[in-house]
Amino acid sequence: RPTQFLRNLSKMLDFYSQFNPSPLSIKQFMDFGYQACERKSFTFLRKELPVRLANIMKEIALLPENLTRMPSVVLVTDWYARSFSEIIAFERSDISPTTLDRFCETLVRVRNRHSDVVQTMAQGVMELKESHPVDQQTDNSIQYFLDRFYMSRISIRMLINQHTLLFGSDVKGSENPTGHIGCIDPQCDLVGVVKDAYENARFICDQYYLASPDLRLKEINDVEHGAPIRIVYVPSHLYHMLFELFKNAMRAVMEHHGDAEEGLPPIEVVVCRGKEDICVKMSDRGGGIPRSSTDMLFHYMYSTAPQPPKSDSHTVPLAGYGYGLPISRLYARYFHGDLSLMSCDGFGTDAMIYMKALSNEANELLPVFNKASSKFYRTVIPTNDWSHGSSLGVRHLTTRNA
Ligand SMILES: O=S(=O)(c1ccc(O)cc1O)N1Cc2ccccc2C1
Repeated sequence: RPTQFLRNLSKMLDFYSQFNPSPLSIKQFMDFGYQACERKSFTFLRKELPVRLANIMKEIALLPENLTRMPSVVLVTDWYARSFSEIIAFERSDISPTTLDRFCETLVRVRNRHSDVVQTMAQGVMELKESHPVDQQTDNSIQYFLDRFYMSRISIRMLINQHTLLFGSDVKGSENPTGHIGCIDPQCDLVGVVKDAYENARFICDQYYLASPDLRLKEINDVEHGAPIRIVYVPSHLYHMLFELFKNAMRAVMEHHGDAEEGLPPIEVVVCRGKEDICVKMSDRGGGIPRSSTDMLFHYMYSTAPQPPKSDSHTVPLAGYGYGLPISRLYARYFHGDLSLMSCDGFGTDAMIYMKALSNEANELLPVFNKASSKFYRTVIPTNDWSHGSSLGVRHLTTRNA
């Protein structure tokens, strides 16, 4: 029998999920950070965080029961319910220093509670794969849901990090040596982050393969010729994407050329600033993959491999396990950019990260719970409205025509 708590929770979820999340641009995050008014931030967050939590929690309820019944998914759902309840407790609080401090403590507790959500959900997908046959519709729902679920999580953690970095007890009144506004660097030096990600991926590559490809780096500023390319961005998001791409590129090169005597082909990176886009292109000559496989790299179901044995975790494989590429693409899309792969089977792969050059155009991209999103979970797979040759080849056709 649902307790009074669950009945009340469900009512509050219905209430807050009626509102659409309010996307903020990097420029708004930055301007707000400069004025840094804790009361305004509290007033905004005690409504916006429950709205974003309720929107995604209503979507969890639409998932196939086979998935929502998995122990790991039940655990994640429970984390979300607790965090939602703890934050709406501030709904009518008076704005006193004590309330503000307790709110900060609550945000830190929520962030810690949810630190393992990505791998716990991946565990849930694994439990589903191991316990039920997964049909195409379920696969589509999982792909659609996890992109939205992880994007929602990125956005909630961004709001929490900004508030705790600007107003948390450990930063109150202290100077701001880095000039960063929360987790935003107003003058993020792109080439610097590329070099950091390369050096760290190279260190792992050297440990595992006793060698690593060199880096050829080009910087092309088509707006201010010769000037270093700087962007208002979240360095940790950019680093996450680059580190993932370097690991994949290095693994490809080492496994494609590993035993060859002649030198390893370098990884070529071009950082380019245009009027509207800033992009980072990473090219490897690691042999590439067939076009038919490229989509799989962004597929959660395919990417959910059995966890590597914990015992030899010191030999972390460079790539291949986990959700590195799908999550990296979400980080790029979060501020209206993108991440895409163009592979040339037999030669190598180009990975592109696109970012908005102007911070007022870099708006958060947020999933919205509404009829359209709900409909997706009920949609039947589209009928086959293109005729394509069968894979049996000519013999099959000739027999049919004969
Ligand atoms: O699929 S890939 O073309 C590839 C995918 C993503 C990326 O960022 C870079 C890449 O190069 N590539 C990954 C990999 C791993 C082991 C052996 C061979 C290959 C080929």
